[in-house]
Amino acid sequence: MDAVTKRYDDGTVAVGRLSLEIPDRAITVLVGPSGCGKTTTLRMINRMVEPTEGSILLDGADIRQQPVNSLRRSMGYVIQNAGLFQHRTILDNIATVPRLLGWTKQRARGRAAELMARVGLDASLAKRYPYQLSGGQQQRVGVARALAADPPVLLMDEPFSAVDPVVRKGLQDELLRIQDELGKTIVFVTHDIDEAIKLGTMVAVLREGGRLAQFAPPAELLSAPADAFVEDFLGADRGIRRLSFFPSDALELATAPLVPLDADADRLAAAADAPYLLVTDADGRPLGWAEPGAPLDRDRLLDHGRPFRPGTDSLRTALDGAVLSPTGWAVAVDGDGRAVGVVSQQAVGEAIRAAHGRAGAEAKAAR
Ligand SMILES: Nc1ncnc2c1ncn2[C@@H]1O[C@H](COP(=O)(O)OP(=O)(O)OP(=O)(O)O)[C@@H](O)[C@H]1O
Repeated sequence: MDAVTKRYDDGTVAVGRLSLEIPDRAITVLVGPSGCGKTTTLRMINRMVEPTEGSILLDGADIRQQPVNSLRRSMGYVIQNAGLFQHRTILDNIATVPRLLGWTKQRARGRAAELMARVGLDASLAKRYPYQLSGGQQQRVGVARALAADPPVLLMDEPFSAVDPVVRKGLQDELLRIQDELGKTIVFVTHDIDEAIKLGTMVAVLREGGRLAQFAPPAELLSAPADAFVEDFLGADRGIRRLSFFPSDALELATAPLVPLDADADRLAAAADAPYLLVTDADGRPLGWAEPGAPLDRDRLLDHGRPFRPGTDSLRTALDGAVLSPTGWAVAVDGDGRAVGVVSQQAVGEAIRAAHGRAGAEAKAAR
């Protein structure tokens, strides 16, 4: 988008000289307060709204050079509440665009069935009508319908805003999984900064009048907000949220405090210096904490808190585990839930300091 402005007939400037380079095969999120021009920006990309000034290029060519129908066919469009055709079955809703493209009914329905599986919809829902589906299921149908003709670009306007937080998280995870498989160029509008940070490869923060406040990867947004507006918009706990971008694999795990419930006296003596013992079952899964020196009693163990997986989980999860644990130590587990070590709040704190140092050095090098 090159210096794009949209002034509506009544004089409202919805978007003001917006320039953005939207990366290929990645999710770019447009985020900002209500009325800052997100929807207008999105609709200019598929020419539902025409810019007053400036130009929008797709793969280097001005989008006005392409017939509007073929442009729109190359761009799936998903909106809040899915916007499904109420009188068509789920399968036929998804098959809509392939049918418009002239596919036979059979081929279009075959494609629709394939997409139902891809977005996590059970095949038994195919013959239902939209009103017979939950809000979350309808949103999945909306995503499947947008993907049906396999367009390279997907425009999504607050697609998950109308569902409850748990369903919303499921839809976000699903979108990330689908994106991993399909690698679309996605432009995603939301007013929810947490959604933006979770989904975005790049995040454009807009302010009123559709002016760009900052365009950056989420981790950079959290570590270096461009100004007070962006900082305010990010909210109070951006330091903690930034930890989600720091991996936990550099944490040094202590293994001495790990003891099986049936440990013998020698084993217990070897762990006697640890402030707490992490007692495990016969398979090595954590059961709870015990104080050294006393006999191990399964019924008197302290809750071991929420474990984290080194490498998979972030420093934020590790810190959360340590903070929630009554001992101040977090438990690290492998993919099968077996304890692989423990780490203290203090050690997590040191890892955070080191990660900040590394991130700062990388940012400096990038500049
Ligand atoms: N057709 C129109 N005519 C006049 N003004 C409009 C029109 N459509 C939108 N606007 C105005 O343009 C501005 C940007 O609207 P837009 O819908 O793009 O914002 P948004 O960021 O998507 O908002 P929200 O998060 O509330 O959906 C608002 O002030 C809105 O009132």
